[in-house]
Amino acid sequence: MDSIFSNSHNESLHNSIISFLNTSSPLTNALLILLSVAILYLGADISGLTCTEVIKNIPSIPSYPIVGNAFQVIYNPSIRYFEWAKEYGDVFQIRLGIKRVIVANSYDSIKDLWIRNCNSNNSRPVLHTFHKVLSKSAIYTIGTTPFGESYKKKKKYVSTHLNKRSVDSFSKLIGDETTCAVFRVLLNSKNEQIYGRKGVDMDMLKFVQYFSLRISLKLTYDYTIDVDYSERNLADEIIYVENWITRMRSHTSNLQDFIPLLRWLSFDKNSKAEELRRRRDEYMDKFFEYAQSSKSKNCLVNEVLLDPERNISINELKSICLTMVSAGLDNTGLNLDYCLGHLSNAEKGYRIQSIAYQEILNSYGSAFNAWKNCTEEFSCEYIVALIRETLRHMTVLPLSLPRETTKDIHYHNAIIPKGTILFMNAYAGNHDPKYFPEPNNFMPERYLNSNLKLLDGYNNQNGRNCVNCNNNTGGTIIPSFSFGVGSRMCSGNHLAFKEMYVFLIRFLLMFQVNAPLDENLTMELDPIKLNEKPDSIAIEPKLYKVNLSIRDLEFMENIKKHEEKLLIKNSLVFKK
Ligand code: HEM
Repeated sequence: MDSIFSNSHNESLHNSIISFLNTSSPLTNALLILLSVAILYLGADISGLTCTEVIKNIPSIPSYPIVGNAFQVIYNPSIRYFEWAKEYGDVFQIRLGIKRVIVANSYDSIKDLWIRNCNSNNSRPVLHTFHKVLSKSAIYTIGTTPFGESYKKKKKYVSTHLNKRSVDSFSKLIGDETTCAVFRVLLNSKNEQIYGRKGVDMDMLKFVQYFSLRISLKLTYDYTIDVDYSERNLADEIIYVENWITRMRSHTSNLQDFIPLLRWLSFDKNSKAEELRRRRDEYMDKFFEYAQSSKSKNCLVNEVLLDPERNISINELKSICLTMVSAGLDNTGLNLDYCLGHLSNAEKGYRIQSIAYQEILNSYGSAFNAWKNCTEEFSCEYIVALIRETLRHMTVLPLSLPRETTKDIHYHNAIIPKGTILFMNAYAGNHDPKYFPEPNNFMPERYLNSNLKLLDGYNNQNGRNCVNCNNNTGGTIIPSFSFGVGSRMCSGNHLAFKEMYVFLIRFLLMFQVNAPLDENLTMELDPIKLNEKPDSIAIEPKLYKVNLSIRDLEFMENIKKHEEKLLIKNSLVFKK
């Protein structure tokens, strides 16, 4: 009997296929070929050939062929994971197309995987949309650079530039920029009501974004951007482009990152990414040229270029610059905006605001002293706690930034192999009731004792998001996972914290923050419901406003006189 593999059998099969193809229409042929490819791919998928292997001894979320769980986690993935964790346990694996991902969903499991294994989970995955389309020139931020020599060089510079000592030396800049921001708000209120009890409703987001953008550009290029007059369009362009890029960095909603077939169909996303890259290159190149030609020694660009031991390329330096401009722009601004939104809530925020104001006065002796001295030290522990609670409660990056393992990780009785992607569900960790009782309540007091001083373990780091300080029980205290933890924790945490601290003190000294007169513009307190872009990596709020009125006219006049030179220099003078 002929074997089905015998030549004569193959030949007749081959001939029948050819004759069928010759007689059928081209459309039918194309459909048949597509169907065969799909069946073959499905077969390969079912045999486990198209995705990395299931990791033994870690629960796996049931998934669909080829796409895995990709379509289930496009919107609000942190909440979806939170729900799955109730059924499958704190740590589970999902499948996103061709990749397997481990997701950690509780305080303890994050601490275990991110701190105990900090030398094994220190890379970032390379993703198609972000790394190959959006960053064709291979200039991407430090936070998205995979581990390696280039990463280490860039990280060294940025860490030195942003360590606690360096940030202390930025006190004057941060103070001046806060003053400008406060008076910019006053000037832009364009409404006499701000001087009276009725107040003015204002959307604060742009103002806090201008504030952190100006600081970043000054530190990086010694460039002062005129956000008030001649360069407002440029500032708005930077905010728009960076914000869009943040959206495109989503680690779950870019399906083409995990399902390669979709790359052929993602024309829209690819062309938007290319457009953003062009627009970003334009302003980044101009700032870089400005810094080079100014030869100013007061900026990161020239600090690096003039370093005789410099061993990094121009593209690596440009990647550091990009990080400096983009990393804090959204994150710092969104946190400040969210904090003010909370304080404007009559039911939940007024009490916190009045304690905060009183504590500022108690800590510095008077409003004027507080204004002058808040740039030097974090004396007001209530404000430190308020910032920590804002960072925790909102968790602006609910899934932090993804990691990739560079070595096998032994986790309980499982081995997570090198090259696996890890997602930290920072939102879940920050709302873990074991460590944060009543996690959905906004309570700065959770970090304080009855005298409103920081609890042991939190107080020796002066505002740092400490990862290594011990509490009474000898454990490591992590106030929140909002800056990440471990080897690739946020390098800008000192800068961001200081910006927020000085801003909040001066802002609260100047303004009473009230509920908006237009009730429809009251901030939604639940960050997930507040989020307008549930498929982005960051929480982006739906529009809300806060109502502002000057707290004390006499104090405002004194400060105006005290800061006169700075305000004139920045054209922030006004009549009243
Ligand atoms: C409130 C403001 C900010 C928040 C909430 C924030 C949050 C984060 C998070 C969650 C990560 C990932 C950490 C991890 O993987 O464990 C990160 C990384 C990073 N952030 Fe921030 N960030 C903020 C402000 C800034 C600022 C102002 C800068 C610098 C100007 C900055 C620079 C960086 C850098 C360089 C990394 C990458 C670290 C690495 O991969 O080694 N961040 N940030």
